[in-house]
Formats: sequence, C-alpha cells, structure tokens
Amino acid sequence: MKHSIVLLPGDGIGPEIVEQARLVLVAIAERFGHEFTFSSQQIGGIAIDETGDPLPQATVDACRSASAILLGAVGGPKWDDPSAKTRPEAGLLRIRKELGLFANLRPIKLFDQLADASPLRADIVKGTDILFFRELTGGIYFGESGSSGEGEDETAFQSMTYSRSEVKRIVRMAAQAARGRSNRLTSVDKANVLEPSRLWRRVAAEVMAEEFPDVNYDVVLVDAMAMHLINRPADFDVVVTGNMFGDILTDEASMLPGSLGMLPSASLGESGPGLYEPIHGSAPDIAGKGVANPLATILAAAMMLRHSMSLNEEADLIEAAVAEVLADGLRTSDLARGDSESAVGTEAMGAAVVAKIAK
Ligand SMILES: NC(=O)C1=CN([C@@H]2O[C@H](COP(=O)(O)OP(=O)(O)OC[C@H]3O[C@@H](n4cnc5c(N)ncnc54)[C@H](O)[C@@H]3O)[C@@H](O)[C@H]2O)C=CC1
Ligand SMILES: CC(C)CC(=O)C(=O)O
Ligand SMILES: [Mg+2]
Repeated sequence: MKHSIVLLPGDGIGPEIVEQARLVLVAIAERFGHEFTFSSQQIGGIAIDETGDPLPQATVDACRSASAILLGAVGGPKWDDPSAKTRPEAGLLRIRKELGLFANLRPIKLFDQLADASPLRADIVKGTDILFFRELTGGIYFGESGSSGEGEDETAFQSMTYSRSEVKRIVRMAAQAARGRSNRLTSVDKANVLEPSRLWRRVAAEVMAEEFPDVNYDVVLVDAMAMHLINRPADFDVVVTGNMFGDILTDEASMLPGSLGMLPSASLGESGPGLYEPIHGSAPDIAGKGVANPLATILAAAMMLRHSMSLNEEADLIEAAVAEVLADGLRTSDLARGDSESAVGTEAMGAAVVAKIAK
C-alpha cells in the first residue's frame, strides 16, 4: 500500500528521534511490501530562522495532502525571548488548529520490562493502562490574550473558553473508546472554580446520559486527579479532559511507565490526516548528544499506522519490537535510573528496534 508521510522534525532532539522512527517505518515497509514516501517540512524554531514564520504555508500545504504527519518537537532557549514577535510553539498550536486536530490521544501504558524504571513503587504502577483524551484545539491555549500597563501596573491575561460543541465531540470520542476497552470514562475538570469547566461538566453529563448510558462514568477535579494518578493509577481506564489539564496530567503520568521519553500521542480530527508525536518537548538539555530516547516517537509511528492507515499488524509489530528490546535490557539514559554508564544512545536504540522488525 502507498502512503505519503510528512515529517516535521522541528527543534532540539526532534530531528534525532524522528530519524529513528523513519528508519523503523522503512523497515516496516520492507517487511510488509508497503510504499511509504517521506517529505520533510519545517516547523518551530528552525522555521522561524529560515522563513520568519513557525508554520510556513508550504508546511501546511504538505500536511493537508499527506496520509499522516510525524512530528518531533519544537522550541528551545534560542527562541525564548519573551519580547520576540513569535515563538516555535505557536507553529505547533496553529497546525493543530488548521487541521482540526481536536482530539489528542495519549496512552499511558506500562511495559512490564520497565517496572523498575518508574520512580514509583512497582506495586503502585502495576496494571496501569490509561488512555487520555486531551482536547487539543480549544481552551486556554487558544484563548484571547493580551497585556497592558507598565511597571508595577503591568498586567497580562489569557482567557479560557469552551463551547458546547467542542465538549461534545471530545467526550463522544472518548466514550466510544471506553466502550472498546474497560467501559469506564473519567472526566477531569475544575468545575468548583472555572465557568468553562462547569459547562464542560454539564455537557459531558448530558452526552453520557443520552448516548452512553452503558459506560461507567465519573468526574474528578483536576487537583485531586494529579494525586490519584500517582496513588492509584491502575483504577483509571479512559480519561477525558481539557487542553491544559491534559497537557500537565500526562507529563505527570509519564512517570508511571518511567520516562517522558516513552509516551506517544495521536492528534486526530473528524477527517483528514492525523498528526503523531511524542508527548515530550525538544529537550534542549540533551539535544545533539545522541542520548535522547527515540521510543516515544517510534511508538507514535505505530499509532500512525494503526489510526491513519489501518495497518494494525504492522503497529502491533512495532510495539512488540519495543517490548523485546526492553526485555533484552536496552535502556537509554532516561530509563537507566542511576546506571547511565550502561545506557545506549538514540541510534543504538532505534537500530535495535529495526533489527527486531527486520528479522
Ligand atoms: N510538543 C512539543 O513540541 C513540545 C515542546 N515543548 C518545548 O520544548 C522545550 C523544552 O521544554 P522542557 O520543559 O524542557 O520539556 P521537555 O519535554 O523537552 O524535557 C523535559 C525533560 O525530559 C527530558 N526528556 C524529554 N524527552 C526526552 C527523551 N525523548 N529522551 C530522554 N529525555 C527526554 C529532557 O531532557 C528534560 O530533562 C520548550 O521550548 C518547550 O516549549 C515542550 C513540550 C511539548
Ligand atoms: C504547544 C505545546 C508546546 C504544548 C505542549 O506542551 C504539548 O502539546 O504537549
Ligand atoms: Mg506538553
């Protein structure tokens, strides 16, 4: 089968990890006789440097006509000047909005082989298998913002807005997914304080009562959820929440499997190409050192095969290959926990996964 894949390597470790995922996709194509074509486009800081725009029109055009998009990460200290006209992160927010990618799926799944990699006790993290649905094109990240005044009077604001239809579509998608899993959905909000959360809670309850009465449904406040996640993670199945809460809770949840470097995500809309990326950022502290963990991006490539191309066997094979390399004892330094001497680098980890697929 033919598929065109747009690569958006971005900044920092982005190019290093996307290259390993590309090599894994090449191995899949060879083994199964598919034809994947790759086209690299610019986004983020590198795009600002080259074109002045973190999301050049050529990138948007290429993404629109692709089968799927694989992104590394954007951002870094070079572009952090608070007075700059634009930022790398604006490019990522815009591509999500332009393509209507309102649902960000972030699976938090434990590899048994990594039970010792989590900073939490093995008996707590055991059995963790959560699928987060983070709303991705609304909420505070897209709210009206501005600043005024000077000196001690200087003030800045960013508003949080959610509409009925935005809540409905993400809750529906999450509830559908719950039906295919353990039939449990938890909605996370801050309805005790925030008006958009109160709308979220009301609309979510309506959708669940009217369309999904068979799904076990509950609601949890976001501050309590932050605690429950590290206290009893195995109690959750599908979780649906807003843009910022989902962003923060999933970085926290990355400590359950042991590292931010292990968590992939899929950003999907009603139709059109999906965008796949690790949940982490551009990790400027390790960029260029060849030590970044490529597994989150490789697992994002597996999600791409499953969700955008219906290549389930191929996706399963990538996930099995990752499990096998971990069973063989391979660890990048983020997973090595105090034993970074024996850790392998980005390329060695990617090559090990490729070898399992090619065999
Ligand atoms: N989707 C994206 O493109 C995102 C971009 N960012 C941007 O990334 C830049 C850095 O942000 P940070 O707060 O440092 O978050 P980060 O996620 O880049 O890094 C946090 C920590 O995790 C480590 N880490 C992340 N990914 C890793 C991997 N694959 N292997 C090993 N270690 C890994 C880093 O070395 C760092 O110590 C900022 O400019 C931020 O805006 C942040 C989050 C998401
Ligand atoms: C715009 C991004 C930097 C937000 C983020 O941290 C994420 O999507 O994980
Ligand atoms: Mg984030």
